[in-house]
Order: sequence, then C-alpha cells, then structure tokens
Amino acid sequence: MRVVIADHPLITHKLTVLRDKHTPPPTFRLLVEELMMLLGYEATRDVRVEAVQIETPVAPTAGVRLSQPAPLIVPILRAGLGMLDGMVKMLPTAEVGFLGMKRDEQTLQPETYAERLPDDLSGRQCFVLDPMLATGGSLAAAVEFLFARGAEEVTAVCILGTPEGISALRDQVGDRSATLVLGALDQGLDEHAYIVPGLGDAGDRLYGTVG
Ligand SMILES: O=P(O)(O)OC[C@H]1O[C@H](OP(=O)(O)OP(=O)(O)O)[C@H](O)[C@@H]1O
Ligand SMILES: O=c1cc[nH]c(=O)[nH]1
Ligand SMILES: [Mg+2]
Repeated sequence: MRVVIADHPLITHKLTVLRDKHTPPPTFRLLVEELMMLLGYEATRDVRVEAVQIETPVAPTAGVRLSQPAPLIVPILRAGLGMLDGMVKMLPTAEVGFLGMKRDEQTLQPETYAERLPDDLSGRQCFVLDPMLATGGSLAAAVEFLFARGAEEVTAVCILGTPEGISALRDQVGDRSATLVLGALDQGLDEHAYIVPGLGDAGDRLYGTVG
C-alpha cells in the first residue's frame, strides 16, 4: 500500500484551525471541505484519463478527459460526509456510494449500519473518504467491502491518521492496489483510542453529539 502524507503549508495551516477546540462547527465544516479539495489533488494523481482531440479558438490540440467507468466516491458516514462536496467538486462526473459505519467505543470494532453501493465494482477506481484513521478498523472494513465487490484500485483519503491505523490498513490490503492519502500523521492513540493530538470526534464536531 502506497502512503502519501501531504506536506504543504496551506494544509498545515488549515489543519491547525481544524484541530483547535474553539473552532465552531460552521468553520469546521468549511475547513473539512477545503482540506478535502487540497488532498483531492494528491489523491487523484493516478485517476484514469483518455486522450481527446479538441479545438481551441486558435488551433486543434490534444487533451484528456476522465475515463469510463467513472470513479466511485464512497464517504463513510457520518464524518466522511463532510468531505463529499469537496471531492465531488474535484471529480464532478464521479458516482457516489455510501457506507455507514460506527465504531463501538467499548470493543473498538466497526459496525456497518448502512450500505448503498453498486453490486459490481469490477474495474472501478474507488475513493473512500473518512477524516479519521484511528485504530484503522473502520477503514480496513470499508476497503475490504470494496475489494470484495471487485474494486480494482482503492484510494483512501483521511485528514488525520496514526501509525497504528496505517499498519492495520496495510495488513488488510495485503498485495492489492491501494493508496492512503493523509493530511497529517499524528503521534498515536490515547487510552480511548482517540487520535493524539487529533481533533476530537470528527462526526460530533461536524454534526453535533447524538449520543
Ligand atoms: O480507525 P477507527 O478506530 O475505526 O476509528 C475511526 C472511525 O471513527 C469515526 O467514526 P465514528 O465511529 O465516530 O462514527 P461517526 O462518523 O458517526 O461519528 C471516524 O470517522 C472513523 O470512521
Ligand atoms: O480521534 C478520533 C478517533 C476516532 N474517531 C474520531 O472521530 N476521532
Ligand atoms: Mg464519531
């Protein structure tokens, strides 16, 4: 599995405001979308394109357009939903599938409570969105779901990750084709398996605490 950790002052600047516990939900939501667009540039580096001929007002020229089948974007509910608009702006012709997952805070095991994906993902490039890669359990389960449906390549985009999460995802992926793009690699996990220094519970900061 290829791991790309963004190293850009604008990303670090936006991440600093995102992490700040005083940042209110409206600003937090805006920053998650903006960070997704910046990370999307890196995540789509190998998006499949095909050659096209066009004419500018001055001369004919060669260009590219996104290939078919269109890429599939899969936000992991809830928190991944905050990244969806940013990614759709980068890939307007992509299709969108949904996975709803909740980590059991006692066992730390992910529970899948919703799924709306094509049955057959053969030959598809898939982009999975979740701001937080903590133990890696949720993202590993999501990526396995997509490979089990035939996905050829999976790119996961997370705003923050940990060494533990990378290692769990790498074990799950094995020798299949996957890339992980991170906004930052944090120190690790606290005793509740929260990312340190992290930003707290991303879903709660986006949408409020629902218990
Ligand atoms: O790497 P892991 O240890 O599995 O933890 C990360 C998961 O936890 C968070 O979701 P959460 O379960 O809080 O659901 P939510 O998005 O509804 O808040 C986060 O968005 C990831 O999906
Ligand atoms: O730090 C963490 C860990 C899991 N889920 C979150 O939203 N934040
Ligand atoms: Mg949460």
